[in-house]
Amino acid sequence: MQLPSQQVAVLEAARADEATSVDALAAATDLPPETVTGAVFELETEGLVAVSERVDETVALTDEGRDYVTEGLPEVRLYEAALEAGADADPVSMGRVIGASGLEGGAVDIALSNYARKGYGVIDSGEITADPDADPDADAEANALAALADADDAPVDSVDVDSETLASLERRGLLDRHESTVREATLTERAVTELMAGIETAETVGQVTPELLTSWAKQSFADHSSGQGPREDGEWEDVEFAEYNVEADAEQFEGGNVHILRQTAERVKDTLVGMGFQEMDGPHVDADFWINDCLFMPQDHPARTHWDRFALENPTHIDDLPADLVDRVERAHKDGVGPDGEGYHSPWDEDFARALALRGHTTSLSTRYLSGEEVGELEPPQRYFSVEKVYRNDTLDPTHLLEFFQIEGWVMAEDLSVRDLMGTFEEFYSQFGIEDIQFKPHYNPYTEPSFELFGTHPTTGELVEIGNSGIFREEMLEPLGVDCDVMAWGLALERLLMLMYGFEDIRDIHGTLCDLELLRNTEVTY
Ligand SMILES: N[C@@H](Cc1ccccc1)C(=O)O
Repeated sequence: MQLPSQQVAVLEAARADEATSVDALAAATDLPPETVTGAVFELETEGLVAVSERVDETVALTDEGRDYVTEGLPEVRLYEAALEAGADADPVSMGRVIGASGLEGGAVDIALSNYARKGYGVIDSGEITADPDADPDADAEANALAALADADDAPVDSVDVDSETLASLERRGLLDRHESTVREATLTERAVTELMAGIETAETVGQVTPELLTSWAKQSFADHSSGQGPREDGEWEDVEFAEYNVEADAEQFEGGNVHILRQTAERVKDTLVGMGFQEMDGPHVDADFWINDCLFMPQDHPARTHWDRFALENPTHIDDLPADLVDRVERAHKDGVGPDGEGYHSPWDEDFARALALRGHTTSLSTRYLSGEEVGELEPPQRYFSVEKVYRNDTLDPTHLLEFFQIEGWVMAEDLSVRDLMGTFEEFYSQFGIEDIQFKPHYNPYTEPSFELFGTHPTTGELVEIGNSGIFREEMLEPLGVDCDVMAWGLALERLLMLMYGFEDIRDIHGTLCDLELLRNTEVTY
């Protein structure tokens, strides 16, 4: 019998009286595990080995767990410091003991939350006592850490730690569990017979290499005998190729992937371009003038105070603003527009308008474009959009980030109504499979009427706010020199994603806590 060299090596390393794992075969044959797996499956097909599979659970310490192996568990360190300070006799001030323990930052909280639980003592009104009978040497978790120190993905039943302690280490984030499929091969009777008869190694090639393709098989025997001199074929002509086993397990590769947020942003852009919109572009840091004043936002509006915006320290102010426009905006703020206009009658300060900040919405791009600053005076009809980052000094929670993407847009035309606005959203969202948009009357200083948009979360069924919109007011448009209707909106890209993909926490797709599995496996549809 003839077999490829890898299969022969595996057969020689395997046994008839005992199952040998792929890893052990790989070590014995000096072949990569993937190659051994392939060979094992080939041999199984040939009836030369029997393959069995089992799922092994393995455990390994996390980085934090490993740190505690050397430094000691925080609660044990606290106990030792408490003993040292005499807390076994009388309560001692917590601050003193913590200082003496050398614990810092998060480790202090960890120590405190485990101290009493494990019976090391009592913490009460800023004082700590140490139970003289407590025994850190008998601390099950500390002993388990020591026992696991060298266990790198060791099978769970091979480690000498009870399951309850393993569970508590896992809860504390000190231990990771993994599951892996272990394949084992045992020689069949047929293999034993064949091995005794002697198996020859067939020279097979597993892969076409550039060398094989470019080499010349100059002196093949056939050429010699026919006396025709060197043949002009490559060596690949003569070799025997190994058969592919398409069922063999292969190593898993995690290739790069365009983030679903980026993919959806591109899709939103394509959709809006398809609806006849052009893209706007502009600075992330902008003057309050473009972000707020041009939107008829009073200078004492709560959203303009320091806690809601990220102000710039250097430089603090924009150099240039169009003087005429500044005058017109100031007048609108003070007196309103038109013969019956009502302004805010409050002070308007140009210096305040020049202050620079990270834009809290991309409506700053809309004011720039509508004013004629970016692409000159615009005649209706016009449609513009952007899909860009905005920045808000919010509190992080499942639906809020400090920065997110806004889908900004506006339509300029002679006559626009709320029906146009609603119809545009229905058309836009239906392209993403969202057919149940709801509208709620709202207030913005720069739109009248205004609407918030809501969609239904596909798994929780809750209403999720997905955007804000309206028809720009006269007080905003007149200073900008626009004398027709403009309807506009700002939609949250991340919220659209929530409705499309059903995740519940925005942090699943963004930032350090993001769910990599979700990002790798989410199917993107076009
Ligand atoms: N700027 C608004 C969105 C919006 C834009 C244009 C008109 C109306 C509303 C926001 O960030 O919420």
